Amino acid sequence: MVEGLARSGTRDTVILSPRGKSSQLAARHGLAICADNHELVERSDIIILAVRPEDAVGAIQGLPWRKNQIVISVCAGVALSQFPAIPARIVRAMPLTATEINASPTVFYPDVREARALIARLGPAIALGSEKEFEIATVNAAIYGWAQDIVRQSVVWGSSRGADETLMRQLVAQTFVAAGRMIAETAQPMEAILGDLVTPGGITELGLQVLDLEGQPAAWQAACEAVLARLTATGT
Ligand SMILES: NC(=O)C1=CN([C@@H]2O[C@H](COP(=O)(O)OP(=O)(O)OC[C@H]3O[C@@H](n4cnc5c(N)ncnc54)[C@H](OP(=O)(O)O)[C@@H]3O)[C@@H](O)[C@H]2O)C=CC1
Ligand SMILES: O=C(O)[C@@H]1CCC=N1
Repeated sequence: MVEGLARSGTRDTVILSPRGKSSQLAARHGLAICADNHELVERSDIIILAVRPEDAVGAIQGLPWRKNQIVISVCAGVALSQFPAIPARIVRAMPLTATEINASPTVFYPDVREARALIARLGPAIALGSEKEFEIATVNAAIYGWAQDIVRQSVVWGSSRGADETLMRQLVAQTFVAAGRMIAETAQPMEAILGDLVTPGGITELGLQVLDLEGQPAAWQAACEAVLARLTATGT
C-alpha cells in the first residue's frame, strides 16, 4: 500500500511505524519513521492498520486516538465488533498486493469518504453495503493468490515441456488479464462468454472435462467455503 501511495503522487504525507519493512520503505520513498505508534497516531489523520489478525486488537489499544481520525484496518477476518471502542472511526478494507501498481480492486466497509479517497489511489475502490457482504468479498483476496498460483503452475508446466519461461510468463499472465477483462468489460452473461469460446468437441471442453473429473469446481468451492468460515469465525 505504501508503494502504491508513493506511486500515486499523493501530496498527503505518509509516515511509518518503526516496525516491519519501515526502513526499506523510508529509504526508497524518503518517508519519515515515527519513534513509536503513539507518535504515529498523534501525527496522523488516517492510520492503516496492517498487522496480523491476532495482533489487531492489541495494536490499537492505549494509543492517543481522537475524533475525526480514521483507521483503515486491512486485517482479514477481524470484525468491527472485535475492536475496542476508540474515538477514531474504523473502516475495513481488503487490498490486493496489486496496490503496488495502483491496480487493486479494493473492497471496503463502511463507505467513509476519506477512506474511499485513499483507497481509490490504489485501484478501483469498491464500497460494500454491509460487513457480511464485505466478508464474502474478502474471500476474493485469497482467490487472487490462487489465480496467481494457477498462472505460476501453467508457466512451470509450459517451460517443463520446452516453452520459453519468459514468454510463457507474459502469455499466461496476459491471458488471465484478457479473461478478466472480457468478463469485467462486457455485459453478456458469463455462461455465454464461455460458451462462445468452447468449441464442441474441442480442447477447452476436453480440459474442462478433465478438471471436473479431477475435482473441479468442487475443490475450488470447498476452498472458498473454508476461507469464508475462517473469516467469519470469532476470535480469529
Ligand atoms: N499480505 C497481503 O497481501 C495482505 C494482507 N492483509 C492483511 O494484512 C495484515 C498483515 O499481513 P502481512 O503483511 O502479510 O503480514 P506480515 O506478518 O508480513 O506483516 C505484519 C507486520 O505487522 C508488524 N506489526 C506487528 N505488530 C505491530 C504493531 N503493534 N505496530 C506496528 N507494526 C506491527 C510486523 O512488524 P515486525 O516485523 O516488526 O514484528 C510486520 O511487519 C494481515 O492482517 C492480513 O490479513 C490484507 C490484504 C492483503
Ligand atoms: O493470506 C492472507 O491471510 C492475507 C489476507 C489476504 C491476502 N493475504
